[in-house]
Amino acid sequence: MINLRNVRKFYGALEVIKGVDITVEDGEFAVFVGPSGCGKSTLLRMIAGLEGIDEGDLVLNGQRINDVPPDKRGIAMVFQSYALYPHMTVAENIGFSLSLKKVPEAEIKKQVEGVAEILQLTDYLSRKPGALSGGQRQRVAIGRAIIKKPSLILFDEPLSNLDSALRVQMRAELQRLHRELKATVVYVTHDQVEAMTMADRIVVLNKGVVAQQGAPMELYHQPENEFVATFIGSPKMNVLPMTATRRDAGKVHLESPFGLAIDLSDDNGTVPQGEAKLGIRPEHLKLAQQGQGDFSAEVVIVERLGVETYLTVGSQQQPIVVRAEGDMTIRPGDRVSLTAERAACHLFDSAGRVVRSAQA
Ligand SMILES: Nc1ncnc2c1ncn2[C@@H]1O[C@H](COP(=O)(O)OP(=O)(O)OP(=O)(O)O)[C@@H](O)[C@H]1O
Repeated sequence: MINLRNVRKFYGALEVIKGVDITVEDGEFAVFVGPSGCGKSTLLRMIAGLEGIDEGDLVLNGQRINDVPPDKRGIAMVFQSYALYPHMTVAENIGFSLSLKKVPEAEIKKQVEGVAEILQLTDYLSRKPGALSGGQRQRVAIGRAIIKKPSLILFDEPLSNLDSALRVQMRAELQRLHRELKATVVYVTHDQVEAMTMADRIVVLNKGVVAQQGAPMELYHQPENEFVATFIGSPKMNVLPMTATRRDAGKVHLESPFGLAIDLSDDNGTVPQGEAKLGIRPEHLKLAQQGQGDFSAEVVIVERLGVETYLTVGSQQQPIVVRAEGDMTIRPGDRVSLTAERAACHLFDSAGRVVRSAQA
């Protein structure tokens, strides 16, 4: 339903969007995620028509809309700042775009009430934004967008001004709203947890290019590069420098400077010899009996969350994070033995491209 084909954007001589191809299907909840400055807001503003497109095609429902003005695109945008009119009531804010179009008062009232019901704002319609909580203001901003019945709704970091409890609640509400409205959503955030919990499709951006796009679990289990591997998942994947050698067919032998030596399967012989990086998530390093396991290391930091404990082990130059179940009695200074789950190991070449994925 929405296609970006080789889209580019320059600010002066600076290329900030460097030839991006993205497809979002009808009714999908797509999340564009990436670190600050990667170009996600610029991309969203280009879709909305608030920024020009220097090269490439923006196609909505089969029609190229590069030169269609923003108000003729049938797209609504919800901003991080909410951008509500402080002197208007909630009802007036939500109905504003209809009043501009000279829709009869009675019709506006009916539609505003319908939207307010979906957003659980019925009791607040006569209040002004100043007398609402952050979450309620956010819902008014969404109401103002959905009353236009857009085929596509764009969200630019809509939850970043809310506290963490409210963010969790709003994540669930946005998903419910998406199911009810059956609209296509493109949502921009730097928060990979928001991306993982809400998206049908995640587009990971890095420095103006798409690092990878796919379903959340696809990106989690089969990252195509070190950037996606370490961006998706919290705490992030450990990436350890190794030297790869081949001793037997179908296997690769890996050794690290800190004493980890393991063999991994490499059925197709795709892992080059020499410098490599082993990617392993904290949950795939298991505590072993003292003196057993693949390697041992000193515990530096212990973070107890009750249901799980995160241990940082190893040296300052090469810290490794391990997730252990439950409330561990381990203390900083203790030595632990660890085993790496072979099937969950990723290998990257020195340029960060995956050369061996975790085995399904
Ligand atoms: N008007 C502008 N003129 C020049 N450079 C700009 C302009 N707007 C954005 N940029 C640059 O373009 C790049 C992409 O910016 P953009 O706002 O899209 O990033 P972002 O991923 O949304 O970041 P954030 O999460 O911090 O909002 C950045 O390097 C930024 O400095």
